[in-house]
Amino acid sequence: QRPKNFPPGPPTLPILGNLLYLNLKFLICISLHLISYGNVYSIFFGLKPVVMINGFQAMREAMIVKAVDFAGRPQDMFMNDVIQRKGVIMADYGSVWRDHRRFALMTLRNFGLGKKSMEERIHEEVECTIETLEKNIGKTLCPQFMFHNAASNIICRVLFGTRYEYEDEIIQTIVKCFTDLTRMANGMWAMLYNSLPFIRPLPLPFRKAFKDIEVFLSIAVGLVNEHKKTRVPGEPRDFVDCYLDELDKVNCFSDKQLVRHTFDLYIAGTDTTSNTLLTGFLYLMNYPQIQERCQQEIDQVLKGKERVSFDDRHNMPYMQAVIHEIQRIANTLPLGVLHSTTRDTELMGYFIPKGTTIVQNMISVLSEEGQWKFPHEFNPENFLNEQGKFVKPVASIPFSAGPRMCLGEGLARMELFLFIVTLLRKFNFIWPEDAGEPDFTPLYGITLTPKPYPMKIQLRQKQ
Ligand code: HEM
Repeated sequence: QRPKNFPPGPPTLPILGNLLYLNLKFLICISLHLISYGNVYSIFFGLKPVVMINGFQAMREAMIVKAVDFAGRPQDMFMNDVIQRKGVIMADYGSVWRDHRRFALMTLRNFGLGKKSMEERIHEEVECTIETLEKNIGKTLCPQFMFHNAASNIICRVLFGTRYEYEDEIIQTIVKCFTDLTRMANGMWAMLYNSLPFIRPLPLPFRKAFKDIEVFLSIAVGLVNEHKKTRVPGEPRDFVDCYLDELDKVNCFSDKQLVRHTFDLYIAGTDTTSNTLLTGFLYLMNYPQIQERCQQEIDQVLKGKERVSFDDRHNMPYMQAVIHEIQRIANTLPLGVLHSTTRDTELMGYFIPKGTTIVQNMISVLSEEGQWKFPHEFNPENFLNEQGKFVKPVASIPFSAGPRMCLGEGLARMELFLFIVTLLRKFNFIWPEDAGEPDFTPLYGITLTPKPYPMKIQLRQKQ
């Protein structure tokens, strides 16, 4: 039963609620159709009411105007139990979350990462990707692993000061646990776990996730212990060293929190960035005139310069527009990360009780009619004004908005810019003639990912 003045929605079944929406793929696909109930509507995951927010106006009211009311995270979900209520992503609104978030933001902004800047760390990884591409000149490769490995290594460099070859046993174990875990978190079993609390103690397939996370955590514990042996206090080499320097100064910091914090940053920073890169190159290959215009701008701005720096973006309006458009079309986290209300509140005139789960329907903003010149096509003009200058519409919120917005935005933006510009400067990326028509429909999950595709590599003439 919906409470009085609660957002409307489709009829529900007893106990099972809106059983059909227990399938994440179906939920993502159907969410836009449910807008006929209005920009704020509700569905039931079993007994649990969930409010879906659609369109910029409702999103702004919730995430920015009433930011604190909507800044919680649900605490009774599958992922809370798996991560034992630690870390930052699923932490509820409060001092533990705030202190960890503040620390991560400061550290990622280079205030504490030691001698090597973030930009240098990214460039080192770009070089490794270039090596892979150089080995494949004139050939066709499937870039899935390459980009996943690159994004994973950048976050490993930041967290642990190290990178791993793809064949490395540690990285293979991490990637396998991580893939299994996200598959489980995406799937029917996690949805059932969330919706029907009485099945939680049963020996059902979701139990495997609890084992997978232990494997990842034991690797992270090993790396933290290694750091403890080799670190020089006050001279941090990476994120773990920075945290260890602060361990005794901040009340809620602990070894256990550190391990969960690294886990969160790793999972949040890997799939998101690699899927955005994958989407980017899929579109750049299939819109060769856009790829060529990017290369012209890159050649003009970087003439004679050995390598691109993040500051160069200010002189590259077209490149900036293309990267922002890639993020808009990629819609990488289609339902964001679940929020929860921290007190009784109102949204667009509806009553939302404390503790209600909130879902942000990102595509409803990223392709909202009236907010974009070309809401339904890949077109960098969405981010350019009549003078060709880069402009960012207010509805450009791939990282969400408000106090819970992505804390890795700075790192992700730097990665996307340095990767895409460096690779386009050196190579042409070509859709193979025998690859047939491209399929832009993504695979559905917590993150959206393009279906595996081939990519032909050609070396460009040195400019
Ligand atoms: C293209 C890449 C990325 C996209 C599109 C993206 C998007 C998002 C979105 C939509 C959220 C949910 C915000 C909300 O709940 O309102 C989020 C949260 C988060 N992201 Fe990202 N993200 C990206 C990369 C990264 C990276 C590289 C890191 C790691 C350094 C990261 C760390 C986090 C964390 C820790 C949170 C939770 C913040 C909190 O609860 O306070 N993300 N991200």
